[in-house]
Amino acid sequence: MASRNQNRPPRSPSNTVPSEKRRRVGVERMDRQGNTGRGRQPFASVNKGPEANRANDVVSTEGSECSIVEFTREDVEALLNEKFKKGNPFDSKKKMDQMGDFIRRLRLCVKWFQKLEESYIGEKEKLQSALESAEKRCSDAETEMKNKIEELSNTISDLRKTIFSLEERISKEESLKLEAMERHREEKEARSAAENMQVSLSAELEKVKQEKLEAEQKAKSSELLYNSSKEYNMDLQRYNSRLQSDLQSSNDSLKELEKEKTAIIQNLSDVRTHNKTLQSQLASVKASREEATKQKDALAHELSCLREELKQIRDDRDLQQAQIQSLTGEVAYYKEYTGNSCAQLDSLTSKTKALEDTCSFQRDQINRLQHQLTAEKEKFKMADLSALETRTCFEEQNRIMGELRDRLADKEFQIIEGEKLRKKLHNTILELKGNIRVFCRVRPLLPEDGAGTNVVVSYPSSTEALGRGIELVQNGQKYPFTFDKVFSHEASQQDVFTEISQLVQSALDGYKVCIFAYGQTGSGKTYTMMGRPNAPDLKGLIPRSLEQIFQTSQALKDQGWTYKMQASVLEIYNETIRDLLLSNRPSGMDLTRIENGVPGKQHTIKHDANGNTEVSDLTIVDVCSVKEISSLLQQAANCRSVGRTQMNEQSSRSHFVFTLRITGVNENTEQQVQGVLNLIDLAGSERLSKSGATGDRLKETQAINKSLSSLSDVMFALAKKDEHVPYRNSKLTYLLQPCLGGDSKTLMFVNVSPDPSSAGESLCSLRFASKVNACEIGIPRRQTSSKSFDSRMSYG
Ligand SMILES: Nc1ncnc2c1ncn2[C@@H]1O[C@H](COP(=O)(O)OP(=O)(O)OP(=O)(O)O)[C@@H](O)[C@H]1O
Repeated sequence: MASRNQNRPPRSPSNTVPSEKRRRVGVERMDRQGNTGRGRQPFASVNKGPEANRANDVVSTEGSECSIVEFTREDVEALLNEKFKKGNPFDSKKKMDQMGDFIRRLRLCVKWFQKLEESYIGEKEKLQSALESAEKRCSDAETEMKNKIEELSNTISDLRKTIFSLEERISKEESLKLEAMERHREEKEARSAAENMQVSLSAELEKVKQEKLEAEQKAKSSELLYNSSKEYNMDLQRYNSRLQSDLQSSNDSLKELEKEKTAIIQNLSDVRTHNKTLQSQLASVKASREEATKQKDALAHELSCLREELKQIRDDRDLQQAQIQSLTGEVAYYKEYTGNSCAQLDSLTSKTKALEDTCSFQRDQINRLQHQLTAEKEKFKMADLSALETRTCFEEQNRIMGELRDRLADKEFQIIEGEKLRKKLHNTILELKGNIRVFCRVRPLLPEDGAGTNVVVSYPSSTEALGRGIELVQNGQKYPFTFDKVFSHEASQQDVFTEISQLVQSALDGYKVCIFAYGQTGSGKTYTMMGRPNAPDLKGLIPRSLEQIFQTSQALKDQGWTYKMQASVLEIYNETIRDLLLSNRPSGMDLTRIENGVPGKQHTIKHDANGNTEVSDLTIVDVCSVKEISSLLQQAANCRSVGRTQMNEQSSRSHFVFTLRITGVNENTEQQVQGVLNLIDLAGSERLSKSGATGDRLKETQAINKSLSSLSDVMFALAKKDEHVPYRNSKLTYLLQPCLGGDSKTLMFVNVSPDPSSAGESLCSLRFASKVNACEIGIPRRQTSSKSFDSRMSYG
């Protein structure tokens, strides 16, 4: 029992503090009190055994009442384990003393314990109140904590966001840093390269200085050469101005010839109509002469019959007169000799009367026939006279016709000569103007343009730029351009066609001709090329050109020319060639005349050494009249890919290429020509941002822009006279290769919108066009021969 309680502190009934803790507190308290308590004595001084206790008895007894002895655990344990010394078992006094001492010490211990317990209780209360206040504080702190936690979580999420953005910024900064480092490295390399270059350049500089000295010497001699060249140039300029005046006079004479030609043609047609009337007159005269001859013959026949009849009647009359005479003699004989038979006499009298009646009737008839005969003779005479007149008239007219025929042949010869001269002069003019020419056309402002009062397009009125200059204002800056011809918004379709009609004529003369329209979406390319074919005044260049070609080919028939025309129409859509005459052919069209139309085939472009171009598996249609061509054009226009963009309600999404191949043969001269007329309406150039294109429309726009930029690359390479011209970069440039860089006559229309919001696009188009104007292409070659020729189809 004692060993079990050895480590246990003394229990108190109200003690709720765990024993270990209590022990610790007690011990600490004991220590503290031991160290600081003034009135207390340590237990050691009390626990020195009975001897020591005895010596201190008085003090202890007194002290037991007023002071508290401090105990340690060991003291208490020692006190509880204390064993009384074995002495004389009968010495009860000693025992009593020992017991008394032990009790005293136990009392002291209990007292100490009670005090300790009190202090514990007090402390416990204090602690409880402290605990309560601590708990309150704790709950306060908890709510505060919660609020703080909320605040902190908000702050944390804010901070997270900030961290995220900071991280992003850091990554950006890092990539920038990397870029900067890369740039720095490159700059470093460039600097070192520049340094190297500087070294080599300084060496070169020295060399150049040396060369400069030499060049200065050369410059002096060049200056001399320059002066002589200047003189030569002056001579050339004089020669050029002479040529210009010659050209002017040639133009004038050409105009004169044209006028004369029209007059001759007019004269010729008058002569022809006169000739026709004369021929018809002659025919009618011939017919009337034949009629008169027939009448004359009939009359002569009738006359001879009448004469016969008259002779017969005269014979009858003579016979009857002889009869009458013999009868009259008989009557007289009978009257004289017999005087009888009255009845016989009466019968004889009536016989005589009847004979006399017949005689008088026959006399009347003879008279009538004689009248008739004289009238017929008269008529015959008249017919003879009119036949004579007609013959003289006929001979006169024959003579006039002979004269007219001679004059006609003369005039026809003059026309042929004039035509030859016209062709020659026309080609000289075209060559002087340059074989690739650029016309600019500005369309009128449309209601949908919604433009303000700003005028961005103007036309200079100076003599040298009149009709050839255009000025565009963008961002307050004026950009002037000059082209071969500028058509303002007032120009009609006819005005534009008049300027190109000579060029179209060249196709009939055996040249390759290419006319194409370039410009931003909605600037009027389709209006210029196609116009409105059903409205006579608004027809575009394509229908007008074809009408002219057919009319002229008809007119040239008189000179012995027969022409064969073959048409094809294709479009380049998304870098793919599509045959526009393949499907939905008009039912009236002769299908046997359609060759090579193979549906679903990939079309490939091939050029031969003569600059002829062939597109495989393309539908080619023989055309004989303007009506046929119109229906083909209608069909092709219906099949063309069009769509709606922000810039144009009916925007052409493809390049439209109409080709007419012309083969002419002259049966008089045995001359043969092959011409080609290409009429092209390009798809509109536009910026993706302005077009508002997405999806398929975006793909189309990208394809259009690619081919148009290939066209500019080709033009720029030609302008710079580069060795390599990138024709193959797009289908369009490859198809037009012979027109752009070959020997054809090419004309480009640059269409411009006057809408101020399109000024940027217009400026790009005008810049491109002036670059094209600066290009020089080959000299046009006429495809003509006098033998049989290759009838392959050609685009170039
Ligand atoms: N000279 C003109 N006179 C009157 N109207 C014109 C003229 N030029 C163009 N227009 C009108 O402007 C509009 C756009 O013209 P058009 O369709 O020819 O443009 P585009 O350049 O062919 O466009 P896209 O490249 O989109 O096909 C049409 O309504 C057309 O009638």
